[in-house]
Amino acid sequence: MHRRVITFSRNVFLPLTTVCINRCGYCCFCTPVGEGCIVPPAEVLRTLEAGTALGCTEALFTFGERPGAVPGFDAELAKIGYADILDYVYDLSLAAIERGLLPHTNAGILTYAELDRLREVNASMGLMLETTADVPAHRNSPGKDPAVRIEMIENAGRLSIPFTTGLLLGIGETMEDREESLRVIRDLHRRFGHIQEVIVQNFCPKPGTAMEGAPVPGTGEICATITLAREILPPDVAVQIPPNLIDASRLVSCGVNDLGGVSPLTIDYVNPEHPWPQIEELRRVAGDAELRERLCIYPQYIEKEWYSPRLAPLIRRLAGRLAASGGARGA
Ligand SMILES: O=c1nc2n(C[C@H](O)[C@H](O)[C@H](O)CO)c3cc(O)ccc3cc-2c(=O)[nH]1
Ligand SMILES: C[C@H]1O[C@@H](n2cnc3c(N)ncnc32)[C@H](O)[C@@H]1O
Ligand code: MET
Ligand code: SF4
Repeated sequence: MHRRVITFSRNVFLPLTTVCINRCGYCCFCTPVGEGCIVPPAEVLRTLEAGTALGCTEALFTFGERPGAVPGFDAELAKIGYADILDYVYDLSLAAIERGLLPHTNAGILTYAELDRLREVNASMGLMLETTADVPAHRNSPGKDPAVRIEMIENAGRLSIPFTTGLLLGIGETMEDREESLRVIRDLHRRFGHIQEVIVQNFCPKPGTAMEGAPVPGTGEICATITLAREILPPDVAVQIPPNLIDASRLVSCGVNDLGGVSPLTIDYVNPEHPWPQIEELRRVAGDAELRERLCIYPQYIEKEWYSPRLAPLIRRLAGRLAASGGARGA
């Protein structure tokens, strides 16, 4: 019988800026404009180089949405010589590629033109749908309007960008809302074929946020959502859970087949209180399944050549390296 496979990616997390135009009720990531609100180039380069040395393959650029719309941000950005944060992430993506890491950017809402430009230097991109429901946690976050999120995921599809999206569980949505969100993602994938993975992420309360005292989703509910995701989504779409936010060993049997990006170097800046498990721990989580390292662009999109020519040599080299090491087995 074919052994089940559970995948993961080795990444460095680069939170370029914590400034954000939205105010999600669950988020502790975003901060006001001020000293240190932008990670300077030298620090990013150091992290990229250290990540390469540790065998990472992915540079995860995740940061606040439309920081340039927050008063005072552009003046801070000008200090490092940039007029737009997306110019900064573009240049750093090139730096990542030069150093052997494949960029994956999740910068919140981007326009068609912005996606088109970043596509040149990103092997995959992402945006959590979060939920199709209208929830109080998103009252002060225009970028979390489901219609706006769906439109961006459509645009990524039109541009053939291998794409990561997902649900955030426990932010005020019902089980029916989760089902609807999964159907929306499935329909997007039917139209464009670009959804490579769907993250089922559990909300973790953060002190000082509006949802500090909100109940967390239980393991049973999370498992039920994973089962639902596996039923609704076609088999070529991976279901990912973050192994630092939940005891993944109990959820693998519900149908999870990916453990996302884990880092030997950087913390999860969105959930800083939750350290990454080490690879040995992931192996325990995988149980009888084979734990296999992957790139941030999934194999079927490498085969279809859904990437810009700039990325071709690096994708070929890294895919070759993983194949030679037998995924994570020889790592
Ligand atoms: O380390 C994290 N990685 C997150 N990732 C990254 C993800 O685990 C990997 O980068 C992808 O699997 C690509 O390899 C996200 C990526 C997205 O596009 C959208 C949302 C997330 C959410 C997280 C997250 O909260 N923490
Ligand atoms: C990068 C992704 O992190 C998720 N995110 C933001 N805040 C939290 C939290 N408190 N708990 C869990 N996930 C969170 C959102 O889904 C966002 O899209
Ligand atoms: N701010 C973006 C979003 O919520 C990126 C992830 S959260 C740091 O979509
Ligand atoms: S989750 Fe993303 S969009 Fe929401 S406040 Fe945090 S950084 Fe901004």
